[in-house]
Amino acid sequence: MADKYGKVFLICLGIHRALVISSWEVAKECFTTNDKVFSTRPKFLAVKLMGYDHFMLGFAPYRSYWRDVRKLATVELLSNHRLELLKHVHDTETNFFIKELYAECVKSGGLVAVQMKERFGDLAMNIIVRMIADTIPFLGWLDVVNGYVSKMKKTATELDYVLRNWVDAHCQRRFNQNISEEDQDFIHVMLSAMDDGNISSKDVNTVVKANCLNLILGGNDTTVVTPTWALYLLLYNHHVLKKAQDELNLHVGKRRQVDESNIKNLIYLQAIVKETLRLYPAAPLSAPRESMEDCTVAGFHIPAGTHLFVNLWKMHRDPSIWLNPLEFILERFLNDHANLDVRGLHFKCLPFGSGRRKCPGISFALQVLHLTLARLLHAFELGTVLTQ
Ligand code: HEM
Repeated sequence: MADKYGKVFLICLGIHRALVISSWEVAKECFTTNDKVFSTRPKFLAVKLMGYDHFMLGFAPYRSYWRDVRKLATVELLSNHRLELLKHVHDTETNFFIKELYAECVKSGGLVAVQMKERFGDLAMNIIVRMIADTIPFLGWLDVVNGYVSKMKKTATELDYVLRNWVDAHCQRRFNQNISEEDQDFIHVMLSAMDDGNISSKDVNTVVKANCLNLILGGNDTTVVTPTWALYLLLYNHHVLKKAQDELNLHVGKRRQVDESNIKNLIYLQAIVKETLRLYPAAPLSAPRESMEDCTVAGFHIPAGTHLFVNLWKMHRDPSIWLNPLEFILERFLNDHANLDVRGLHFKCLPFGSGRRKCPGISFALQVLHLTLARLLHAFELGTVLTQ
């Protein structure tokens, strides 16, 4: 559609107007001049039913509740300082995800996730499924007749069962003042913030469960999909794979395992991750935003209530910015775009979004992506596996 209608166009999704942009200049305008205007998210029936009625940080309306939880997430949960403190909960065998969340998710929530996938497809995992009620509200009864509403309610009950057990167990240990170092995880931090009155909501259980769920959903698929694409690209580009392994052997050697302190020296590996995020951003349309008041974008009048989609896929493949945009050429991040940072300030490459609602998990995600890929390439001869 971007090829046909251009880098900025409006479409109608049922009763909603949606602005679709695929130009970095326009993205810059949206996330600087108009950032505050586009700081809320549209509401979805799926999030209402399965996401604690928009209590999840990622879907909360732009109000004081969102600001409090966002601050908690960036300062307390996902900051470099906190990640350092939470190192003890990294599973050293998989060093893949926060142990408490991930292990529990695989054990019990994983089942729910599989069910959600089966019922609603991959998009359900990002809980941005658009039901008929979201686009044409007066036909919302069709969602009921088709059985989607009852299926979503069932999934919500199952998810809630898992999350409630975690929170109850933490509350019990806090009540007994029996908190070991191992227990000082995300749930513990959130419960402490609620005790200190740092969140403008009194509903402790809902806040903690909703945001626990959000961190699992926001951080799980994204950090699995990206290394998968990186591997795919490396297996089709053996010379790059070989160079990455040479870099690892040079800076880490063959007798030690890669650790966090090595990553800063692995410049080639960092460029592989950037190029993967450029070609295959985990959220190709970013996450939808909604304008809170009238504004002007690229000279067009945009009324309040317009949804905004940033077509990262198209933007990241713009031939006027990227030479041979469809090719995996990580050297671009060592030469022409060497200073390009993917954290949301360089608008030509925005895999984590930008502005005040950009991804709060960037540091955590990059840490996980670099370490996972580095350990995989260091420990396995992937080329040999393929040719056998
Ligand atoms: C490869 C990894 C990841 C990618 C590519 C990614 C990408 C994104 C994008 C594009 C957005 C929308 C930003 C916007 O609206 O401008 C977002 C939002 C979000 N992400 Fe991530 N993400 C990743 C990992 C994570 C991780 C590890 C976590 C947490 C553990 C996380 C939690 C969130 C949350 C809570 C939001 C919503 C923020 C808000 O609405 O205020 N993400 N992410």
